Amino acid sequence: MQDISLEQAVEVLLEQVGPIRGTEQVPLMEALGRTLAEDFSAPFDNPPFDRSPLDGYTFDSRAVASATPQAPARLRIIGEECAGQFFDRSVPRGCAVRIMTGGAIPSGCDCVVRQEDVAAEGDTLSVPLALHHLENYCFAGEDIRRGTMLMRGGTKITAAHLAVLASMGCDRVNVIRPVRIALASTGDELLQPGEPLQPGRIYNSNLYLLAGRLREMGFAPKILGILPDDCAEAARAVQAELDQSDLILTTGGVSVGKKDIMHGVVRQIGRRLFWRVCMKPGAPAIAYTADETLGIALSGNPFAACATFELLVRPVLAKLSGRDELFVRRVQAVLTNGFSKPSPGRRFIRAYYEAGKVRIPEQHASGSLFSAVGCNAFVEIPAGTGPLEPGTKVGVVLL
Ligand SMILES: Nc1nc2c(c(=O)[nH]1)N[C@H]1C(S)=C(S)[C@@H](COP(=O)(O)OP(=O)(O)OC[C@H]3O[C@@H](n4cnc5c(N)ncnc54)[C@H](O)[C@@H]3O)O[C@H]1N2
Ligand code: MOO
Repeated sequence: MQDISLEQAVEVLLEQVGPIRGTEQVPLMEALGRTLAEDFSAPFDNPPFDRSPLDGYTFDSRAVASATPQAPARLRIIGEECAGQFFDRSVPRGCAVRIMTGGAIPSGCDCVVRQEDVAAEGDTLSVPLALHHLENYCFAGEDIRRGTMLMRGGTKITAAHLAVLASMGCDRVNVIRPVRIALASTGDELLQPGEPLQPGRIYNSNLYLLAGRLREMGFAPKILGILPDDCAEAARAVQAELDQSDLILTTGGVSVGKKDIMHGVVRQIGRRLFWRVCMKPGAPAIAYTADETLGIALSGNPFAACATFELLVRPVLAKLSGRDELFVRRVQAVLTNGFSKPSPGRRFIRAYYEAGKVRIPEQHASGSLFSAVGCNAFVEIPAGTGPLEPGTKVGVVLL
């Protein structure tokens, strides 16, 4: 099998997946950031009743039509209503009800006057100004009319959407179920952080890098931990996840070494889609399907895992989740510090990008991790490129 280009590899991967259609109901408070599964129309008007925008008095405006400071209208105060209460009698013309902001305007009333603009003594209200019909008056449905399409299925729920749903009395929301991702690292050399360091062993950092990136993107991967370099055992562990996963991600064991078990795992449980992509680092990635679940086995070198996660896995996540913003963005930038090695093959190097300029850190071997801290981009160098001078225009992949 010939190595395929990165673009071909992404195409093959994207052919295997479609947007998740399954739905689930979640409590409203947990719906933030989720994708609404179906259209949502207003079940009722909001506000549900005509209401006062002021603390003051409400009455029939015709009773104060000729009021002036010299000849105020006198009304009889027959009651009081705070927000949350409901004055259920009709208010006769010539009478008034004290009302607080948010209170329902009683029948018989069509305006509200500010408390500061009138004088009340006992049950007599003195109104020194005329108010017109519907002055200082909020209508039912002024915010949301019953039946209005408020949000379409596919909407990503923000804080404002949450508030609108709450205002409509919604306590549970139908959302698209999450993308189910199982994540494991392979390698007998790997130790869990917290275990004592032993000769020849290293700590498993890839799992944290990939789980961290997935969580930064809003996914909640199932962490399988470390799988041993034992083909049958690793195959069993992967197989056990197939029916509950959309994507199985592993790192390590994909090259040509004695313990590169992922080839055997793929042979045992599924069908290989490709092995080896024309890029550095991360070339030996394997893609496979098993029981219709997509598996991507990335190489174990930390930066190789990082680069192939961004370039191969992210497009798959974008398609599964319907989130186009996860497709990588590319820009052109000026390389400020040059790159002394030739690039016979297509190469991606970690970099810091800001405002049209990009810089490559000194350490960039695929086995080294520390200099990836703070990097927010890859510089992309096409195959057959010589060393790059400072000031060269380069392609940049933004992370
Ligand atoms: N004879 C050849 N050897 C290698 C080739 C080749 O073409 N011919 N390719 C090299 C390239 S390129 C890469 S990349 C690696 C890929 O190797 P694997 O994906 O099989 O990964 P491992 O051998 O399991 O590990 C590589 C390296 O990374 C360390 N590692 C593995 N997992 C983790 C982890 N979870 N956290 C931190 N570090 C990890 C591992 O100890 C190795 O040092 O193969 C080259 N060899
Ligand atoms: O992918 Mo390897 O990390 O190219 O060296």
